[in-house]
Amino acid sequence: MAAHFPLLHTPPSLSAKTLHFYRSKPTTPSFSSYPKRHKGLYGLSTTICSSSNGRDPNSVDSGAKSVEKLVEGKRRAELSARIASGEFTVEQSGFPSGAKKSLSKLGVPSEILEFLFSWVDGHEDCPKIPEAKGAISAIRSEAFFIPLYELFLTYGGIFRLNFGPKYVAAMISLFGQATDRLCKKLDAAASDGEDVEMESLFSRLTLDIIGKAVFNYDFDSLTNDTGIIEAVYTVLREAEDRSVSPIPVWEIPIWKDISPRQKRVSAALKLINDILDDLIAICKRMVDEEELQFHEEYVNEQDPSILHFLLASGDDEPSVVSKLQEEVDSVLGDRFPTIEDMKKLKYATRVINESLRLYPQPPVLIRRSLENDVLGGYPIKRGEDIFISVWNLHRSPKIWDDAEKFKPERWPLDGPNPNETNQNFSWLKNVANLISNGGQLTFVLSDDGAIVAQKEGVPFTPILLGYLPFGGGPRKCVGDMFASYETVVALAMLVRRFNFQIALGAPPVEMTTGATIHTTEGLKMTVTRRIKPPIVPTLEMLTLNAGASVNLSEGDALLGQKGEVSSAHS
Ligand code: HEM
Repeated sequence: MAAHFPLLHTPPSLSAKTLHFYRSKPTTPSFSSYPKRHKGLYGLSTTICSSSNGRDPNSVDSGAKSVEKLVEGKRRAELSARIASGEFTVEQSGFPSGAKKSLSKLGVPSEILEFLFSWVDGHEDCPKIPEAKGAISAIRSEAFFIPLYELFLTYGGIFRLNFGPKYVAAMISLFGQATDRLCKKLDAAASDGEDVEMESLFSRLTLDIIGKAVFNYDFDSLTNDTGIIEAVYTVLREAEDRSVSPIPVWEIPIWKDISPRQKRVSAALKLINDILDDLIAICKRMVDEEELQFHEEYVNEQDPSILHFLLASGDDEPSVVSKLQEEVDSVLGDRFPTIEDMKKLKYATRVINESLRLYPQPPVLIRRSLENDVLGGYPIKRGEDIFISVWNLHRSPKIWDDAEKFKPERWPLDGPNPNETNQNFSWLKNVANLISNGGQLTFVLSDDGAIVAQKEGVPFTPILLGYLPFGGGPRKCVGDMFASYETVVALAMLVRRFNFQIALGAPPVEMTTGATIHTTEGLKMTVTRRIKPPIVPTLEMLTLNAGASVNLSEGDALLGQKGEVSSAHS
């Protein structure tokens, strides 16, 4: 018998999800009982069937099975009861709707109520999507669609599923744990008075995080040097060199075996491929064993590493760092960051935004022309590579005030998180106007690397794309949220416990590329624990406080606080 199933499509966004119901093609699974008709909210009708997998429930091993079924039945009944009790229901009622309900109970006719409340709650006339809310663990213990069915019976055909950020919350805790390991390493360095090479430590941190997040594999590269990071650098550097080399010498067979450089590249490639093969095998095993839940939400490329230059940039560093520490102290205190903290760590987010403006990774995006084309009036041949310099764009004085300065304050704390679409808002508006006015619109690269629009060959200024930290369009970074949260967590946890300074006698911090930006000779820093200075009463203080009552126990408590997470005193 043909049955129609409601299919659930959850868009891969990281926020609360709205579920869309579709009708799938009719399928013909085997069912032992007849379908019941159920009428959903807004009249969306779906056909629901109760399945027993088509097996005979009285088969030989049915003893154990029926116990399992009983337990399962009990569990489902409990879940249904919890849903019915409203545990997962989001409270929608504010004062107006509460008052309306109370008056209605007192017998006030609905027409009068509608009239009275129309000025307060005009928007309440529109039907509101029912919302189901709760902890993901409540619906995660079995196939996703089963608890969704229970929710459907309670809430109807359309409802918003508000079961928290799932995956994201777990990632925040993972970022915290990994950064904590780095903190312990820095702690030891601070105790021993040893300088640390921060670029390599940041690379190891991101490797540990991406390994755990994507493959559930612990590289533990903060403790063990497997050589993987050096190998990745070697290969990236080689890829970049090959992209600009006029003669492909690496393709000469004998050259590969005699050139020390090519031998190093081959060895690095082998190491990377071996490790990737191992990881893929682990992943396959996990998927086979059905241990990997929600694996479709996993993202699986590129190692984010943007913190390289963060602490070495700009003259304003001390004030930026102390502002940052102040925020982190007040938001986090001594605990691990959570998903809720991400919204509150506003200044830390701006520091990351600004780091990505000054040091975009990769600094140059590359596109290959698929057809003969024209760019900025110049003919471009099919197969030609086009470099789009995000670096230039992000530092263009035409777009940015004090373009070269590290100024997280350039973005208001309560403004939107800057991205490729909301910087220079006028951009989209102008393009829309141009298109609606007719005429051909083309985009060209200006001298300073910005993308400028032209209409009928005449520049239309200023239409500028300002900020592309994660690229844009169909090839935009899929890991932007992951990377943003990862860096905010790491930054917050590091600056709340430590102060960093370029080490005495360290080589100058200069840049080189290997697809992304790296230092030429590392980022050697001295790390010190943040210590709350003891409060020693001075003569001045004593004079000021004269007459005020002194509470000794309060003073003791202050001195007894954990030093490393106290407010900034650097
Ligand atoms: C701060 C860290 C990161 C930065 C600055 C960054 C930046 C970018 C940029 C600019 C692009 C576009 C490249 C282009 O247009 O040619 C890109 C693409 C991409 N990124 Fe990221 N990324 C970061 C972290 C991540 C992470 C953590 C992941 C995965 C977990 C990731 C996965 C990807 C993927 C898969 C693409 C290719 C998308 C496609 O071509 O369809 N990125 N990234």
